[in-house]
Amino acid sequence: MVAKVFIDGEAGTTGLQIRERLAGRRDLEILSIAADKRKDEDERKRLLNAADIAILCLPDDAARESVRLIENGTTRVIDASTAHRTEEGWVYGFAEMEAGQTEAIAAARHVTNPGCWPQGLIAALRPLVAARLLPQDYPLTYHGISGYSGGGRQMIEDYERAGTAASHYMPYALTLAHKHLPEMTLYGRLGRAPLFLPVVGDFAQGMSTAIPLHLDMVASMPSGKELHAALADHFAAIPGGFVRVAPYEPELGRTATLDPEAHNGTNTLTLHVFANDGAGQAVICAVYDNLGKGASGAAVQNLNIMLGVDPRESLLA
Ligand SMILES: NC(=O)C1=CN([C@@H]2O[C@H](COP(=O)(O)OP(=O)(O)OC[C@H]3O[C@@H](n4cnc5c(N)ncnc54)[C@H](OP(=O)(O)O)[C@@H]3O)[C@@H](O)[C@H]2O)C=CC1
Ligand SMILES: CC(=O)N[C@@H](CCC(=O)OP(=O)(O)O)C(=O)O
Repeated sequence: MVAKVFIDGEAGTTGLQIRERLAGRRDLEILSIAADKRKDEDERKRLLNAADIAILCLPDDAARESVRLIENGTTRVIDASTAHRTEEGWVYGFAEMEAGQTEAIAAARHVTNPGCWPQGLIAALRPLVAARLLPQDYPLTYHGISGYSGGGRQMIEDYERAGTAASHYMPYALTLAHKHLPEMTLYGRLGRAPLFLPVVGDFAQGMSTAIPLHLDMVASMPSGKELHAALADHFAAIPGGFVRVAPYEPELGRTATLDPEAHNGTNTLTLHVFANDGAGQAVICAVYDNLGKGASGAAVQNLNIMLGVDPRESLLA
């Protein structure tokens, strides 16, 4: 059967990258909206209701509106926005998050794609909390740098406008109330929200994040090797996933593989564990493409899972 897919917001940053990845798929019919009707409610409604699966690549309010416009009771939805991330009835589209999540996505009508920043944190922490290597109420700090495409069309234009002096390193969300905090707390299984310090850099695409840990403040004081083993075991048990755990090489201490652009164009997310056991300190880093695993790649992975085809179809690992 050929599945009909409508990408609402197909002309935006995330939508365009999904289209690119799906080009040439013979198991899909892409329902495309005419350029002059992109924001026409009636036309969007028609296409949303004609689709088997709608992928929403829209600002939050428009994504909520798209869901309201679906009246047929059958169109399945993958929402790339933040609108439904913590909403009841929506399945969180992070297949590698835990055993059984792929099956939950496969069976779902409403799937919410994970946020770009939350994925690095959830991948690193949820398995450690589940293995009781970290307490739920550990006072976490989460830091990272993202390419400017993370801010969508507007930020891309701001950075690429000729003659603009773009900041090399721009901390933001300094209200300490970033929209991703509820999602990180819920799916990270955390008892308190992390203190989140995101930075945007003057490169287009890719991200690198870090979670520093004072292990000497944890009663059981796990070693770096134990943290690494728990993560490696967790992701090894999830078949068909894109999350990798780099070998434990604490003596390296520095590595070019933390380059935020290292995984651009792929759907890979790599976790790295570094530790100084004598000092009781560790840091867990994640590297991935904000437009790959962070957005469009994850949406295609979820689409594949919902259609029951190989999760790797159309994606580079
Ligand atoms: N960029 C990223 O790295 C990531 C983005 N996301 C999320 O994905 C969603 C899309 O983001 P992104 O692609 O970056 O954003 P863009 O701004 O690049 O694209 C959004 C698209 O939606 C269109 N749009 C806006 N309002 C409406 C409407 N009412 N009806 C139809 N189309 C509309 C915009 O048109 P116009 O430009 O003309 O207003 C634009 O083409 C957002 O919710 C974002 O938070 C998620 C993870 C990562
Ligand atoms: C650099 C930059 O501005 N990044 C965006 C991430 C936006 C995004 O992708 O958010 P969702 O994943 O929830 O849609 C931000 O921090 O708001």
